[in-house]
Amino acid sequence: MQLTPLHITGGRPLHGEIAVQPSKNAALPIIVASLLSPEPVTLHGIPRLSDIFTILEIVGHLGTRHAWVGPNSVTLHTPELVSTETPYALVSKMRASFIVMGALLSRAGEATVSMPGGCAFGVRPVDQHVKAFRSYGVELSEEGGNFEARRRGPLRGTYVFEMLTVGATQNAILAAVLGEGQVTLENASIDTDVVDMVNFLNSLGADIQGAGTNTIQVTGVPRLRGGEYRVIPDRIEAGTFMIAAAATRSRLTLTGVRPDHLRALSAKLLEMGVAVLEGRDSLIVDASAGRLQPTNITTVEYPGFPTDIQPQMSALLATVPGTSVVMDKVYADRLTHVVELNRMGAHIVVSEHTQVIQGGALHGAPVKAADIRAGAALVVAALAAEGETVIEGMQYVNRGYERLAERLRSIGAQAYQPEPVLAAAMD
Ligand SMILES: CC(=O)N[C@H]1[C@@H](OP(=O)(O)OP(=O)(O)OC[C@H]2O[C@@H](n3ccc(=O)[nH]c3=O)[C@H](O)[C@@H]2O)O[C@H](CO)[C@@H](O)[C@@H]1O
Ligand SMILES: C=C(OP(=O)(O)O)C(=O)O
Repeated sequence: MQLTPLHITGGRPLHGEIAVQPSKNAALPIIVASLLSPEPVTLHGIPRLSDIFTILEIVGHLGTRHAWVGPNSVTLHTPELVSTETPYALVSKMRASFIVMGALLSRAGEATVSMPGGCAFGVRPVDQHVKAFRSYGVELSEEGGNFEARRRGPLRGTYVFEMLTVGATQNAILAAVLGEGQVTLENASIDTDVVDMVNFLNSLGADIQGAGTNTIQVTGVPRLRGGEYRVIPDRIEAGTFMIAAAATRSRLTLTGVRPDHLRALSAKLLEMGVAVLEGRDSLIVDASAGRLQPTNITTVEYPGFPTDIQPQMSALLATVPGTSVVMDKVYADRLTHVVELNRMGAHIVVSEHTQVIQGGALHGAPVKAADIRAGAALVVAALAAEGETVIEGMQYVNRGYERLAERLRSIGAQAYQPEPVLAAAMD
């Protein structure tokens, strides 16, 4: 759905305090993991985002009834699965939905799931998901863009991932939670979103050891019980606000954060001359003192510098005099923000997947987001730029940021997104 553009008049400092939303990327797999229990599960810390509504639609198609029981709390109940098929129309809306395959294999022993599409920043293969499943005995075939998977008996085996992958680690864990088997995953992702999903499953009675290390062992259990769980804060949203504070040379307090999940970004900001003060669940970012230093960034898997805040960081570096170099090793082509930032006066040249950024002043311009974090980068740039920026493509930004214009206004930004004009109102 097309949304109205976001208008930001920038060049003014941010101030005050902002509460960070719960994590989208932790909440999505946890909602999928709730398919494994026949009992009701209440999740707290579910952000009201379009991606969450999409995943609720997907698990709803499979048999989950849900009810919002608080502003960010939802109860999910899947007494039985009514389908083991997730059609293209649903999977194509969101790549993360591919992990329903693991959940369906666990609960029903079979799954038919469409191949997820690519996205604006490049091809995103699922070969590691497929190899992990096959390595411990799942029969899997692909035809016409559909994967059909079946468990013939208890899952057993060890899979060594060829790279660190969050989604394939989650999928491979989910498949083995129920049943009599035992599987080991080597070179598994240690991402916070893997750990949070495992903590949730273990709280319902699963037996998963080693999450947060590169070796994870899943021992099947006959059944999971219901329960209640709180999802971790969104480190990507927090990182976006930290970067926005630096780009506007402001002092901002973030509440409801996990500072330990943000250390790679905090270290870079400190290196650039931004003060970052860690509280227990809060952070103060202070860039009001003056001149920042350029720096070089290479994204890698957690706990390294995250790809999901690379575009926003590039926007910040475009405001810092001097030369910075940015390379995304997780998604080499995550670069859709570059041409749009250059429209705002940035000087970014891309050579062999590497951004060379000559920082300076930005000015407002009409721009268009082509994906979620490119959109976030444009918001950061717009807050720092003199004059008005009008950002189109807000349907992508809204995938990951709740009530953005309103929350930006609460910290001093001049931001508004007009209400859509309904056809009926135009008669
Ligand atoms: C909904 C969600 O949580 N999305 C996040 C998740 O995506 P997602 O889980 O899809 O990303 P992965 O961690 O799987 O991808 C990491 C790298 O591995 C590659 N790969 C992955 C699987 C596979 O079978 N084969 C393969 O080659 C990918 O192309 C990429 O280069 O982690 C990414 C990396 O932190 C983040 O950018 C996404 O925001
Ligand atoms: C890329 C992202 O999400 P997805 O993996 O769902 O595309 C993201 O959250 O930055």
